[in-house]
Amino acid sequence: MKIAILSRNRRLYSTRRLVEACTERGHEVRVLDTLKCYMELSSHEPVVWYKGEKLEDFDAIIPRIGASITPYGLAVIRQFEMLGTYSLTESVALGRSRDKLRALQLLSRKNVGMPISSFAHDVHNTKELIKLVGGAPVVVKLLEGTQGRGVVLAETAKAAESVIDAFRELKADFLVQEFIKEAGGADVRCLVIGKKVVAAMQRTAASGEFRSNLHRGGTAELTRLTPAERATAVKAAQIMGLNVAGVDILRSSRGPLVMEVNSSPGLEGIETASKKNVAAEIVKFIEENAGPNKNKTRGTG
Ligand SMILES: Nc1ncnc2c1ncn2[C@@H]1O[C@H](COP(=O)(O)OP(=O)(O)OP(=O)(O)O)[C@@H](O)[C@H]1O
Ligand SMILES: [Mg+2]
Ligand SMILES: [Mg+2]
Repeated sequence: MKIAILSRNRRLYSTRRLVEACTERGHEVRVLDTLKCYMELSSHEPVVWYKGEKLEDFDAIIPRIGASITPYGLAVIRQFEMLGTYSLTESVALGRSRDKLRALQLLSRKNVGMPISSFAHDVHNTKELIKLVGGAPVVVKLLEGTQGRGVVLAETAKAAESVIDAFRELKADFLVQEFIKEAGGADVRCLVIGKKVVAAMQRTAASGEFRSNLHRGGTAELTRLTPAERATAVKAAQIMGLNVAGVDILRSSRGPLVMEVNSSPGLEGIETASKKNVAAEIVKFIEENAGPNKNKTRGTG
């Protein structure tokens, strides 16, 4: 097959591993810088251009879209979908998962366990937002944050009010969430491909920290998933419509709670912790599922 990886940087671990896996499995692979793709729209045929070349004969694309370029990345994927090119991550699925409020709404509709969350625009709702999630301690999260930045644990209602007011002052979008204390500063990353969890790791926060992000000094180790955790991870990925997803779960006293569903999950941490060849599993999934017009949504919706 002829496969394109949409990635801004071919030196990134995940991009390199996907190139290796494609090559090892006998495919022709190219890395395309998402921001260097440009598009032509007319009534008869959509075109994706790249440095003066028409991109028309790829069997599949693997989008690896960073959060900072989500809107443009979505447009590029959609354009490929309009050509009938198979996209491992469909534009609609990527859009759902990148919008954290929309993602939580979709999960809640299908009864997936999640930390109780609240959000509001109006400044007069601060106390109510805290009360809705069960009162302090609460976690306040910037919707735009990554790598644990903009995630604050407020131990008291007073502290929570101050943080919320500060975020409002900065005109930042945020949500308020019930703090899952019994997770003990750990969460579980489940790497889902199709209907299976192919690898999982537990991430534990550094001492004195509640955020388990590896970027915040957290450590990763192998973990054994319960059947309920597996089922929850797969269900969350399917609700988003993602063929490949990194589902983050908190282990709570009322069972697994989904914190978020990542649509371009990094491979380095999970391959290292699990010693699994996740990149090869991704390519195998493409071999089994790609085909002209095989995307479910074809860029609509
Ligand atoms: N409601 C919560 N209860 C307990 N711990 C939480 C809660 N929300 C987040 N955490 C901890 O904080 C960490 C960071 O939170 P989260 O994953 O929501 O933000 P982020 O990592 O900055 O966002 P992203 O993963 O999109 O980059 C989590 O990995 C988890 O360890
Ligand atoms: Mg996270
Ligand atoms: Mg994330």
